Amino acid sequence: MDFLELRILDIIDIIFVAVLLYYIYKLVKGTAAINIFIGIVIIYLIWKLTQLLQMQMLSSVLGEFIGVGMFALIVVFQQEIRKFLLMIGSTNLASKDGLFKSFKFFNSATETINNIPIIISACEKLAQTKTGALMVIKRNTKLDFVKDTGDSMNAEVNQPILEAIFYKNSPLHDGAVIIEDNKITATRVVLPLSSDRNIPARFGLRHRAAIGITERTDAVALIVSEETGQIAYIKNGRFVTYTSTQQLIEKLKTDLS
Ligand SMILES: Nc1ncnc2c1ncn2[C@@H]1O[C@H](COP(=O)(O)OP(=O)(O)OP(=O)(O)O)[C@@H](O)[C@H]1O
Repeated sequence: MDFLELRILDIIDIIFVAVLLYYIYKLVKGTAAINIFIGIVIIYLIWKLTQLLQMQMLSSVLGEFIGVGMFALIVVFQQEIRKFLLMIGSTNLASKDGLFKSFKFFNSATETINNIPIIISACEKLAQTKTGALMVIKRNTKLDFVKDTGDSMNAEVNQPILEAIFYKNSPLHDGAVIIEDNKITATRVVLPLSSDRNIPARFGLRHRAAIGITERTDAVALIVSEETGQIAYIKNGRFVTYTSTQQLIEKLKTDLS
């Protein structure tokens, strides 16, 4: 049977498609785009089925739809495509954070895990005293382009350090801190602001900055509001809602795993 002859190249082909789909899914997971993504996959599968069953009319209608849909896709997924290209473009083959490390399939078990409970309890402590804070936690996309705007640091994440950085009289309290693999790698970082007009006016620059960086990269951000003492979790340019501290910790753990 001809179609059962599987060449090595076919297997590589399948693996690449699987990895690509996994990364597309990861990019759109938790956003409104996930429903569009699932819708497209369903239409594509129906189209393939109609081709297989030689249902000429339906297959040509769906074929046309998918053809035009490619342009619509670029518009609908503009931000996700941008983030995907940024993710690929900011991956340096030669560095120790190289291509294979950034693809989680190849990561070793010894990779440092961010200590989420410590980060959240620092946020809670800061919230109690209404101390404004902004923390950006790296996922896959490199954050060098924003780190350069601040001061570099190399300190293991711990609660007293995070509290001390954002303490009002501290020289480091302004701007954002960057956390990468459980290390604070930069302070006083100036983030790109979001230009989204739908952000309610009660949110100022700190929130706009957190939304801005999470729109442009796959990083996530935590904000402690100086005005309300509320802790906001931002991912993909949107506020992530949570009902308890434990739930916030779980969401972060899932998103950073
Ligand atoms: N582009 C930026 N990148 C990083 N941090 C920024 C940026 N712009 C402002 N900030 C931080 O936000 C602070 C100003 O916050 P502002 O009061 O405008 O924000 P907010 O969203 O209303 O937050 P809050 O609820 O804490 O008041 C600045 O002191 C600075 O530390």
